Amino acid sequence: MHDVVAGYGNTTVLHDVNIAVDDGQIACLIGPNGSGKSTLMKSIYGFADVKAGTVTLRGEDITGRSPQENLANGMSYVLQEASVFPGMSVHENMLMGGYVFEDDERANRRAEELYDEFPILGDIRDQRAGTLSGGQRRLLELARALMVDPEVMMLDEPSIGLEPRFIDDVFERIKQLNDLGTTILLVEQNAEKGLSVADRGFVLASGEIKFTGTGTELLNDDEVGRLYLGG
Ligand SMILES: Nc1ncnc2c1ncn2[C@@H]1O[C@H](COP(=O)(O)OP(=O)(O)OP(=O)(O)O)[C@@H](O)[C@H]1O
Repeated sequence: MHDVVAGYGNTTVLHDVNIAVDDGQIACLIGPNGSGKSTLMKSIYGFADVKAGTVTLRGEDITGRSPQENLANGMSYVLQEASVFPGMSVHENMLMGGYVFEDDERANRRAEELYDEFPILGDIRDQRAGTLSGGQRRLLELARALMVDPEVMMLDEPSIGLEPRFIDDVFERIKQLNDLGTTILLVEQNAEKGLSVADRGFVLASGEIKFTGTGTELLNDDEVGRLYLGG
């Protein structure tokens, strides 16, 4: 993002934001509640209004592109809010992740590949998504976002509301995906956990980037520790 000013209608949330994530990296964005972390992701993906500045992907200007265009372009996004379709089965939810495919068979094939990766989802493919536990739901959201085999993934608070044993599992998955070449931008309330897996970290406060560094640099920075990591 280059000098991005963004928000919703007349409301401005982000002020001159500059961040860069290299190909193949995991980047983690931390900051207080309401600082604009979700808005930053939404303005990359076309869910918030970019009023000035540009968003580029591999050098190409993607400012203002719609979520559908971004998805078809190999970028997927797991929202902070619960986003499974509760009345649909696990499998139907998976197929929704591939709705940009022109060919239905391709979506079915891709879902089968992902059940090999996530056997727990294969086992419950016919279950209504509304009946899943929090951990199962998060896994479904993650797997559904993989339907398009994305090059870039944005994950907004993947560990929110999960029991500790599921949190470790989700972070393991994130590292595995990154090892397979997916570039990841993460927003994480659990700042220590997020920064500890991140090649690059950003601290956002009041809509401005206050600190940038490697994950380790931010974890070891006294001021970041005092202000944002609970001392
Ligand atoms: N759709 C919207 N319309 C208007 N204002 C919004 C909208 N969504 C968010 N905001 C405002 O934008 C600001 C930043 O919210 P945002 O959700 O981006 O913060 P955040 O850092 O992700 O917070 P949290 O850590 O609590 O999830 C808040 O003041 C919020 O009220």
